Amino acid sequence: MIRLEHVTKTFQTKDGDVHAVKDVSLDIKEGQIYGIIGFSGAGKSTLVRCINLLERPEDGKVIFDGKNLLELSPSELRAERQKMGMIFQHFNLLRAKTIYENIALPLRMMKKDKKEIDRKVIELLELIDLVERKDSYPSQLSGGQKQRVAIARALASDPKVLLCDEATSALDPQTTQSILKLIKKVNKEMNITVVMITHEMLVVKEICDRVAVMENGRVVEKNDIVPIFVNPIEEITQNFINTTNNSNKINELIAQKHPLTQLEPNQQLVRLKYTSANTKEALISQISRNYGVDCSIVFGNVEVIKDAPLGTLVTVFTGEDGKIKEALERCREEGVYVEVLKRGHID
Ligand SMILES: Nc1ncnc2c1ncn2[C@@H]1O[C@H](COP(=O)(O)OP(=O)(O)OP(=O)(O)O)[C@@H](O)[C@H]1O
Repeated sequence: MIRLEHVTKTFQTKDGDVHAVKDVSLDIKEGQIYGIIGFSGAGKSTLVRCINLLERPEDGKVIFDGKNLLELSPSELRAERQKMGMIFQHFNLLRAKTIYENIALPLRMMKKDKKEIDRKVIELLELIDLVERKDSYPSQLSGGQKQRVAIARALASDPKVLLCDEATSALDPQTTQSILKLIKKVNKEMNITVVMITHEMLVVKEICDRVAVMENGRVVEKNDIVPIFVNPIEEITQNFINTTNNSNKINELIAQKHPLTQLEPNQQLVRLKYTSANTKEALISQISRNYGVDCSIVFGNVEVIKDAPLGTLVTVFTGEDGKIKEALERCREEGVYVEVLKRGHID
């Protein structure tokens, strides 16, 4: 649905060139919720603004529905842009207009007749559950309610894509959850492709199907959501994932030589990660039995990603070196991610 090919955007400033986006290629499929995560200044906002050409890349292609937007005439581009709604961190509602009028605005610009505008605005007010507030002004609403109105306004022109630039960053955790639920509903029930810009891995974990990690203008890692949580490659990705759980605490304990991480010569400290797909069998008890290896759990955590559990166990395997190796190989064959954190005999 959206394909970015080698997109590059540089800003000329009085202090020199700022390379905000460098050679980024992404393929966002129809119906996906695609996350783009990075720290402040990584280039996320610039990248998402390149998708609807609010920023014009100086290099690369922006292909939407098969057309390279950079090659379209201004009127053709306007028509394509109508198929992309956008919401922002600070909502960007018109303060002097009522909620009803804010949502009606795109329809008035499209010169729709009064009856159709009324039908559509009421339908959207029902979707966001704010019918009774239609005559209020933005200043009379909470942050979460304002973002709901912004979503309704973005959907008024029946877009195929919703671009969300830090849509939950100004909201408290509970309101964030309700906005994410609404975005998920819009995605599933209205079949709208969503691009989510965020600096919060919790947001990605909650609703995204796929994620690209940005650092210094580049995409340094991209993957579907489960594999990226099971086996993040880049350090920055690992750091983002560590913000959603404390399974990496074990690395600190190892560095501090904490008693929990002191091993006998015949022991290894191992991290196992598994999804519901590879836990049908009682793997750990099977391994203990079949390989004569004892397995004790130091730390356990289960999180739910895309409605499926992802478990992490930090365990001490006790047994002969060769047997532990075979046992871990068996785990890998079952699709369990295995990482040996520390070996007793190296101490
Ligand atoms: N209009 C502009 N003119 C000059 N430099 C810009 C402009 N817009 C963005 N930049 C610079 O480009 C880089 C990337 O900014 P961008 O806003 O895309 O990052 P971001 O990841 O979205 O960060 P944040 O979440 O803080 O907005 C930054 O160094 C920023 O200062």
